[in-house]
Formats: sequence, C-alpha cells, structure tokens
Amino acid sequence: MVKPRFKGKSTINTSAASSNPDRPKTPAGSGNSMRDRATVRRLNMYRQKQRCNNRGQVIKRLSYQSTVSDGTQARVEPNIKWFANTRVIKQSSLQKFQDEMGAVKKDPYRVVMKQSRLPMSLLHDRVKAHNSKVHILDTEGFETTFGPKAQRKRPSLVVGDVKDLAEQAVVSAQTYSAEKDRDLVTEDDGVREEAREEIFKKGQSKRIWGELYKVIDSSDVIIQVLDARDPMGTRSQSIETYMRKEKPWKHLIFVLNKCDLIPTWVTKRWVAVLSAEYPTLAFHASLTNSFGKGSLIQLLRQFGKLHTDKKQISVGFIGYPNVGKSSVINTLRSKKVCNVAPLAGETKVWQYITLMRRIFLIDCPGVVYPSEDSESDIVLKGVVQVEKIRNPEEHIPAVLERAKPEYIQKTYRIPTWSSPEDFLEKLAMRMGKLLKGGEPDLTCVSKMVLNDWQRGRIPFFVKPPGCEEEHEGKDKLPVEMAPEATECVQEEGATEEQCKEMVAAMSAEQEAQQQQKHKHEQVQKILSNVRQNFGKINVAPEFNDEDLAPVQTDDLAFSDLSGSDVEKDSEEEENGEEEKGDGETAAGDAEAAATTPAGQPAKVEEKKSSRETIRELDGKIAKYKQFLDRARLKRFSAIRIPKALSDKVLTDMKVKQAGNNPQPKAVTQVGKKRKTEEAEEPTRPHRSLTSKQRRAADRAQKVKKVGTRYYETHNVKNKNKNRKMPTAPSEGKKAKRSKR
Ligand SMILES: Nc1nc2c(ncn2[C@@H]2O[C@H](COP(=O)(O)OP(=O)(O)OP(=O)(O)O)[C@@H](O)[C@H]2O)c(=O)[nH]1
Repeated sequence: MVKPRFKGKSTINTSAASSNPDRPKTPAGSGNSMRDRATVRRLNMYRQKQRCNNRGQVIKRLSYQSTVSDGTQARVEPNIKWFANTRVIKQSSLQKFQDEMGAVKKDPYRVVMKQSRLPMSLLHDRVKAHNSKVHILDTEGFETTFGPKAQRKRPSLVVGDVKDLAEQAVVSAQTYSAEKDRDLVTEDDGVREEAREEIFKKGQSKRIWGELYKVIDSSDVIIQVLDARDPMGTRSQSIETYMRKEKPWKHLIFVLNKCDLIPTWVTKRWVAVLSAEYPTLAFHASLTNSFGKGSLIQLLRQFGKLHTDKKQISVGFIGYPNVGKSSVINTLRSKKVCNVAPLAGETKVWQYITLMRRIFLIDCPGVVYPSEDSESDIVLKGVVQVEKIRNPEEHIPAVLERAKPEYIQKTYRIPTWSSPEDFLEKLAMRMGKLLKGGEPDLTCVSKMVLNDWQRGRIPFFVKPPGCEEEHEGKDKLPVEMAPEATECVQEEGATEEQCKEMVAAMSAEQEAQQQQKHKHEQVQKILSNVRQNFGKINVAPEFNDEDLAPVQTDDLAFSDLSGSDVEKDSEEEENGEEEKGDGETAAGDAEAAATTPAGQPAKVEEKKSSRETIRELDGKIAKYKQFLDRARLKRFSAIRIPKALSDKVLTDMKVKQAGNNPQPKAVTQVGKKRKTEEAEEPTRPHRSLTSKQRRAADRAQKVKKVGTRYYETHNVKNKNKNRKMPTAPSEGKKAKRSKR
C-alpha cells in the first residue's frame, strides 16, 4: 500500500537531522541519548549568521535580534528568573561567617577543608584596594599612633641620624673592592672570558637542586658521601649551613668513601678531622670486599631506635657526582639495586630503596655545589664525563701537577718528560696511539689518562690538615669534647654566687640549646657504639714509603700501630665478628689511632731493649702464623690483611733484625724450627697410614676443594662413601689413637 503524501505546507519539520528540534525520537533503551528540544534550539541559535546586502544593510536579522526600530524604548521583563542563579545572604549571616571563618583562618592549628566549596571570597570583601588610603586612626587612637607614647612599629634603620649615615658611607667607601662589584660597568676592551662549556655546569641545574631538596626534605638522616681522595673538595659547606639553620632536627653524617684508594693513616686522619664537625665513618663500597658496612648499618639502626615515634626512618644519600652514593647503597643491600657507573650523572632522579623493615634509603643525583673551581678542578673531581670534554689535553698539566711523578712513572712506565705535551707524546708512542702519518693521538691518550685519574688508577690523595704540624694534645681530644672541657674550666673558676646568677638568667633560648645538647649527647652515645678497625681496609694502589707513613711520625711507632691493627683484625676474623661497638667512639678510635704515633714518646722507645722488641715481634709473628694456620684449616677463601700493612711490618722487622746482629739468628732459627715442625706434621700420619688409606688421601687431594667442603659440611642423604674424604689432620688423629 502506498502511503499518501502530504502536499500542503507544514510547520512540522520531519527531517531526522540532529539540528531539527522536532525530529522523531529514537526508541528508549537504544543507547542514543538525544538532545532535547531546548538544546537543539540553542545550538541552532549559535549557528545562525546575519545576512547583509552588498551595501551592508541587514537583510535577515538573527532570531534574537530585536525587530523594533532604533530609538524605541523597552523594558526588561521584571521576572524572578533573572535572579535564579544567585544566592542571597543576610547581612547578619555575612557578618557571622566573616567573624567565625576569619578566626579559623588565623588560627595556625586549624585547617579549613574544602575551601573551594565555601564562599571564601566573602571573607575578603572588606579588603580595600591597594591604593586606597590607610585609615590608621580608624583602628588605633591618635595617642598610641602619633603621640609621645606611640606604640606603632617604626622601620628599623641601620643608622640613627645623618651623621651616622655619613660615617657609614665613609667606611663602606674604604672597604670597597672593584673586583667584588658585580654591577660595575667597565669599558669593553674587546677581550672577554670564554663562556664555559655546558658540560662544566653539570650537576648544577635547577632540576638537580630540586632533587637534592626533595631528598633532604624526605630524610630523617642525611649522609653526605665524600671522596676520600679529596674530602674537602667534595664537601658542601652551603648544604651543611642550610641543614644547621633550616633543618636542625635532621641528623647529618659523613661517609668517607673510596678509602681503599688512599693510605690507611690518611683515612684515620680525615676521619678524625671530619669527626670534629659531624660524625664520620670510613667506607669502601664493594659488593665482595667492603669496609664499614657493619658500622654504617649499626649506626642507622641506632638512629632508627632514636625515632621510636616513627614507623620507619629514611636515610638520604647526597654528595658530589661520582663519589659513590649508589655504590654505598648497593654495598649496604649487598646487591645491585642502584645503577653504578664510573661516569658522573649516572643517577638521574631520586630513588627509594628498602634496607630493612624500618630503614629506607634514598639515592640522590650528584650535586655540584657553587665554588670557584677551575675547569681542570671540575674534570679531576670526576664531575664531567671524559668522553664529552672537547680538549682533554688541556687538563693533563693539572694531573701531572697533582700526582707524584713516581706514580705517573710507575703507572705509565715513562721515565721522564719535559712538559705535559712531551709526556702525552711519549705515552702515545708507547701505547701505539698514532694518527695518520705517525702523529701521536694526544686527544686519545689524554682521555685515557683522565679516565685513569677519575677511576683511581693513578695514586693520589689530598693530605689531611695537621700533617705538617703534629698537635699532640689537640689531636687526642675528640673535638666534640672540646667545648665541654672549656665549660668545665669555666665552672671551676666561677664562684657559687655567679653560678646561681647564671642559673637564674637561663632563658628559654638556653633551654632550647640544652635540648639540642641533649640530642647531641644522644647521637654521641649512638656513635660510641660504633667502632671501626681501619686495619681492615684493603688499600689497592701501591703507595711509596713516604706516603705510607704519616708525615713527621716515628716509623717504629707506626709499625707498632699497624701491628696492633693486624692483631685486632685477626682476632675479629677468628671470632667471626662484625665490626661491633664496645664503647669506643669512631672518632675517638680514629683519634687514638691517628695520634698514637705522635703520642708515644721517643724516650720510652729508646728504653726498650732490642731484645724486648724482638720478643714482641716474635710474638706477633707467632700469632700471625697461628691465625694463618687456622685459616688454612678452615679453608678461608680470602684473608683480608692489607698488603701495605703486612709489607710494612715485614720491612720493619727486617730493619730491626739487621740492626741487632746476634738476635736475628735466633729469630730465624725459631722460625726455621717452627717451619720444619710444621712441614713434618702433615707427613707424620702418612708414615703410619696403610697403603689403602694413603691412596684415599691422595684422591682426596685431587678432588676440588669446593666438593670436599660440601660433602664434609652437608648432611647429604645418599652420600657416596667413596667420596668421603677425611682430611689429613683427622687421619693423623686416628692414626695416633690406633698407635696408643
Ligand atoms: N675504588 C673504589 N671505587 C668506588 C668506590 N665506591 C664507588 N666507586 C666507583 O666510583 C664510581 C662511581 O660510583 P657511583 O656509585 O655511580 O657514584 P654516584 O655518587 O652514585 O654517582 P652519580 O650517579 O653521578 O651521582 C663507580 O665506578 C664505582 O665503581 C669505592 O669505595 N672504592
């Protein structure tokens, strides 16, 4: 059936276009939410355009434009709808809101929640425009404002009158220095300092500083990692000042990393010097052979106990780039949790690491502190990646200046050089780094030398202060004790009355100071539980004798000291102890260790007869041997005795023996006797063994040590009896028993 069509004009638009307000509705539940009629009309209104003829006269008006002719007066319909979207508030309610909300806003201990939902702008409606008149007298009386008893605050001026101002001007003119004047306009002579390459500004960006402050803000304990080769060069006084002033409740400690790259006595001295200002620990970051790990973890645990109010404490690691912050964290975790590279700027953003349930570590990117370092200083501190330096040969003179020639000769096997260029040429020839035509590739070898420097392959260290002049008395005192000592002296000198006066005058400020002191004492107490044995540091570079012994110290005394260290070492190794505290402070220990060489009077040494010395040495050797034997029996894979120390002890012993002729023979004889005894010992049981047992013992020796140890120590269920390999001493014991 054909649908009849409507032929006349209709006002109903049947089109289904979305712009048609009368379009047929889609069935409900089809998922199509149609615009309602009002919305479609509004959108159509926006869409319409005015039509004009070529003379600019409007032919078709917009639908909402009035059709009344110009000049006709009209009235807006007085309809309540005009006010539909506004709220009206009574004057009394407004007053109440302003008073109550104002009081809450002013109270620092109360917070207004969901401010965006409150008419907060009503609070400020009384605020006048900034250029409006200040009506002081509206709020204050004339007497208290301008009268003789005025209490109004006056601006604090540095000077009282014009005379003072003139005097001050004269003084500042006298102290004026044109060099420090940044605003001084000088004549342009055409010569300017070349702008620093961008790479020399590494570690100083706003982003990095932002990261640093984030770490400081989030940490309870902040560890500033310093490079042991140049602790002062990698230390930031500005951050320390900031911490002291702005965050005095946070603990700052120093970790002297890379101690394996400097002689042990230098580590001791630096620890002693730095401990005067902040608690300092020596550290060698390494996953296999670390130093100071136990002490640091113990220290952090103690700090954790100090903050019992918190669920956990955060420990931030800050410091110069490349000083080993990430390596220290990896060492504490005993696995690689942070990326480590011999390139500065490896750590880009801060990262959280869990050390234990209550201690979190935060690694921070390296920050370069503002200083007046030259470009060479920056390169040699390891801030810049060597590959990115445009002219690496420019920094070689600085390397040759700082490192001792002996070490350069030893490292590169170049006996002499007349200038840095000569050195580089010779090195290029030696290494075969040549360009086309046999020209030495100076850039390549320079990069190599700089890389070696940054990675610690060229022995170098900055001497600690106090090497030149030995302060016997001063060095012995841990510096934290110094102020206390002076206080005691003052107290002794003061009369009772004065004391009473002092107590009476104690203000709130002093109380705060006392609290600080109490906190300081608590930290000191914690530190007293942490002890470090510097003898355990495995010093890698081979330093010459001059650098191995402290300057102006008695050689013998030092050898004694190192000996005692070794003894402690061996004792701790035997007991399998961690570096645990027993009442000495790290600083105190270091101080004592550092000062012993100077502290021991030479006269006492002279009094000692040569026999006594030899007997002592003999005792030490015997202890050494005993320890080595035990270690051999236990099959320790590594016995950590610093090479430098053992060399020192042996050379000193030789010197002693050469000095006292009759005695050395006895020493060697004793040694020989012991040797022969020891050599005989393992063979003795062999004699009493049957051939079968002997063969079993031989087979046991051929088997790898790992397997032997495993089968000995583990309770393996299907243990092969043939593989059971009794060790030589147990064999010996059995044989002895059978003999009896
Ligand atoms: N010899 C020695 N090298 C160390 C020691 N600690 C770190 N290093 C080396 O120093 C280099 C830099 O170590 P990182 O841990 O990446 O230093 P970082 O401070 O985190 O460096 P940025 O990421 O630049 O901030 C690496 O090559 C480490 O192997 C140490 O105790 N002894």
